[in-house]
Amino acid sequence: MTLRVVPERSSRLEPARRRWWQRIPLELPGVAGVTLAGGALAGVIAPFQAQSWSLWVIYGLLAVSFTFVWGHAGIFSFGQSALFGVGGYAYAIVGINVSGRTGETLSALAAGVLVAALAAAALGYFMFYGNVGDVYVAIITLAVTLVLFTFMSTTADPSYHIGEALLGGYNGVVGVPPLLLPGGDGGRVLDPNGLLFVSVAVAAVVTFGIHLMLRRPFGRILAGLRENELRTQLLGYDVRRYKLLAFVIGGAVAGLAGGLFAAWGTFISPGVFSLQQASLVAIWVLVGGRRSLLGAFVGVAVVQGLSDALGGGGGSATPIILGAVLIAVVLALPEGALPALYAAARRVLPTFAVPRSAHGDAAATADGEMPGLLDRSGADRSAAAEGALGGAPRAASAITAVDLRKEFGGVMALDGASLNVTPNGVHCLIGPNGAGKSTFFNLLVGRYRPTSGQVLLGDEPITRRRPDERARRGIGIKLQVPSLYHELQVFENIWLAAYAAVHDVDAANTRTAAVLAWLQLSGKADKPASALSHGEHQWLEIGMVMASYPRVVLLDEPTGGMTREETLRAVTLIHDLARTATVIVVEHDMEFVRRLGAPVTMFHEGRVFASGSIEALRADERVLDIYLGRGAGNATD
Ligand SMILES: Nc1ncnc2c1ncn2[C@@H]1O[C@H](COP(=O)(O)OP(=O)(O)OP(=O)(O)O)[C@@H](O)[C@H]1O
Repeated sequence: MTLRVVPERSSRLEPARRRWWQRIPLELPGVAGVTLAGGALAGVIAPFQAQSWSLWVIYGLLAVSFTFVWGHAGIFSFGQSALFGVGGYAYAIVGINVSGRTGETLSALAAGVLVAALAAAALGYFMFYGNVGDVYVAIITLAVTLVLFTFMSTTADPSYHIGEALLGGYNGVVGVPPLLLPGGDGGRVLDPNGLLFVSVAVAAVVTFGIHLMLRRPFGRILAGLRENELRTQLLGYDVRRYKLLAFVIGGAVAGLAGGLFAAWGTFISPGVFSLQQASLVAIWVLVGGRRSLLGAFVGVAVVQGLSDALGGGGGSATPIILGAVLIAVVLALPEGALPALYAAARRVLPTFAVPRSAHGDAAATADGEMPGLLDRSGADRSAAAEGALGGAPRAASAITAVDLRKEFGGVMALDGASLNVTPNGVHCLIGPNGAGKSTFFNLLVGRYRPTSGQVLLGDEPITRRRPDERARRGIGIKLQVPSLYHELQVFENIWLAAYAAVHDVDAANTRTAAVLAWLQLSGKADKPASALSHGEHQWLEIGMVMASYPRVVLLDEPTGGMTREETLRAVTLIHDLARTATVIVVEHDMEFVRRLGAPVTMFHEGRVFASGSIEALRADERVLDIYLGRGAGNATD
């Protein structure tokens, strides 16, 4: 049976196995249906109704920005409404100053988008390049919102003006021009129905644009970032840049919503920066479903509809009832209303594609169930290995540690370890618990900065390089505890690794198919990684390292959780890896180390203690004393 790799168009991320109509995510017809219904209704409903629905659509756009930033990129921007407010104020100020001359406010709307994007860029740069933790991102964004609320509330004095626009303090900016389209004498003002039509059209275009973006490699990288930032960085992605980009895009969309909001009400006040507004955005998205773009609008409709029915938020019981609704939704439908609806639809229409993971339907790449590489023998096996290993764009590299020290608050985890591993082949590291082996690996990949000492890849010093920079130079690692994207499919896990190296969708698909075959996981390509066994998790992570065309591979206890049979297979697999990369393996299983037949270095108390063949080390009295616990039995042999 042969591997069939379907040629890809660059807009699709994986080869197809389902029919085309089965591949349409329900989300898309949903957006189209709502857009058409909204557009049609805009022409016939009463103006007061159109006015009210326009607000919901505008809020929906704000919620979409939060869905994108939080649900898809994993950044809990609690103060997303700050960017909404900034966009609204920018629209108001530019609109008041220029619309009289230009007869339009599209430029003011563009200013709202631009200023909000710039504000997001400045704030995002500080947060993401300053390595601020996730919790602090939520706190900082909320703090910025509240600071803006306080500041804008103190601008009542007429001296606070920008051009002709008075900021107005707590009362806000009045006299904001409505949405003015060019044409006619002094611009064309939209009536409420026209504004609803335009709002629906803008929301549809933006939502569809984000939907398309999420189906591109950028979207999958964001999913990786959300699921496992460390792994994403260790694959070579500059996570700071991707987070910043996502935050700026979300900021621009929030700014657009803010501009439309100011135009809708011809007014903007510091209320947009209030805690209540910030919380509402999170509630809308939680109710609708935090990964569903359409859900953002559903969440707004449910919450605002309920709020209006209870008296427009003015009734004293409204916050209590809304709070109860939120708790009920979070407990009963933790994924949100729309994903719950999709799940129900999936039961009724089992063949219809409904988004399962964040990225809809992936498909296996093999032509049916394929026998795995290690089930084969001789020429067959080496041909399949060639598929996975062949064509490596870069040669294996030496890696050198010079006198590495690492101290953790008084504990000297590494105390002057030096090691030079020459290109290609396998090298084993052994040592008792706490000898410093994992710390050594973490220093080689850049997760830790050494207290002193140097790391060289070939001849290049890389001690000051970030983990993603080292990964791009060809260092791949399988961590002691498998670091995977558990919610993403097996295919997506490998694909993200392959794409980091090749930056091309077709090449990444081909590479992924070859590596999946090599790992015997082709038949499970569309399963979430969480569905695999512990042993398969190890294979999968090794496959991710392999897929990225590494020059140096670090495997920290690769056989943990594997059966005896799997452990024997791992020997073959590691030898395959060593054909194109320098492989260093940390292991406690001495039988496995013996089968690898590689030179061994033993660590003890943070230093290199002994080197040689495993047989030579086993015959060394000092090693037996220290590591094998002579007299106390050999726990690891
Ligand atoms: N992040 C950390 N903070 C504080 N101490 C640490 C940290 N990481 C490791 N250590 C300490 O450094 C020493 C070396 O740990 P390390 O995990 O590198 O050893 P190891 O040889 O990999 O052990 P094992 O075989 O059990 O995984 C231990 O004493 C450990 O407690």
